[in-house]
Amino acid sequence: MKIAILGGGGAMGGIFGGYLARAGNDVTLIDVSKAAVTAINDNGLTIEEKDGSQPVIKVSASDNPASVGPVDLIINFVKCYHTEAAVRAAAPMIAGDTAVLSLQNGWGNAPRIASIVGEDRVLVGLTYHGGTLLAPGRVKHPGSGMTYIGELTGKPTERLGKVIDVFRAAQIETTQSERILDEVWKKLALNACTLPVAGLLHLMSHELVAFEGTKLLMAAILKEVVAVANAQGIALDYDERWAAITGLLEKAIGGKASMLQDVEAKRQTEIEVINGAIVDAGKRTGVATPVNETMVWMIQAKQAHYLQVKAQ
Ligand SMILES: NC(=O)C1=CN([C@@H]2O[C@H](COP(=O)(O)OP(=O)(O)OC[C@H]3O[C@@H](n4cnc5c(N)ncnc54)[C@H](OP(=O)(O)O)[C@@H]3O)[C@@H](O)[C@H]2O)C=CC1
Ligand SMILES: CC(C)(CO)C(=O)C(=O)O
Repeated sequence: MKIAILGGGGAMGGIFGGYLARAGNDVTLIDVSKAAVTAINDNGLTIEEKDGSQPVIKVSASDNPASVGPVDLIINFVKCYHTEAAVRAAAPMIAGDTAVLSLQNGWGNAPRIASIVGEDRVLVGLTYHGGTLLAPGRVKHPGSGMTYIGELTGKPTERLGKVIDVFRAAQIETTQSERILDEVWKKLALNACTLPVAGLLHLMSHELVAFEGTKLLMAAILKEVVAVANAQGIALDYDERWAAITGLLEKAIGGKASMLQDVEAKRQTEIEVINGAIVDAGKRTGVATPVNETMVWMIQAKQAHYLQVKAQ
């Protein structure tokens, strides 16, 4: 399959692009980072795996979508606030039956992409893999997990089946979902609990379950997320999510939450589409979300401070 990965020079784009290229697909990693594009084209992409292996994968990278031409599948792995720019710039790669799949975190990715390419092209997904960008052309892959993909309509289609086959053949464990937006909420619950707490306290993922204070804070965030989801008719169960979240964190040795990576790199975070989305949905449904709102205020203040210092 001919595949382009937007944000392919980053942590997750690199891991997925690398796996798909190694399986024999025609993959191009599209990225605005010239350092990443040059490093990958010159030296290949290195993935530091959890078992200590460090495969170097030969894969093309480019900052020029026009040079790639039409593809079968575009996978969007830029930060959510870069989606519009990245998808607009991807226009030369979209023709015929090209599908655009978001595997990003957060709420609102599908409508953001659909507003540019049209709803018919959009596939929705999410992944429980974790990644850290170490240097241009070098990513760490400390955590593997399930990837879910579905059509917005919920109906299985031939193109969805093909994408899932390609992912599975690339050793990316994938589940086809007929209720993909429920799966998005399940992942959103994990991210709302873990990302701001890691970003504020500078804790590695497994450390989030090592302290009573962080467990109490994450439990309070999760209670609100479940209440907001249930008020919208989304089936989210507190006990199931708590067990899944704490189980994942206990195993995530060496994992660094993407929001902590953003804070350390003094980059804009995705707080608005994570805890901010919970606060917005709470307002729409009349559910109070004071703990999630506090997370938004604190991350926004921290981010405003470092961006201000960086600009001086
Ligand atoms: N890291 C993780 O463990 C996980 C992350 N996710 C989600 O995946 C998405 C990507 O995260 P992650 O891989 O960590 O992010 P990274 O910051 O590591 O990678 C994003 C890449 O996109 C590049 N980029 C920015 N703007 C554009 C553009 N217009 N066109 C093409 N490339 C662009 C960035 O370049 P530059 O740095 O120069 O801006 C960067 O190289 C996020 O939504 C995140 O929440 C999901 C699961 C796990
Ligand atoms: C890897 C994981 C699940 C950790 O919270 C994540 O989604 C992220 O860091 O953005």
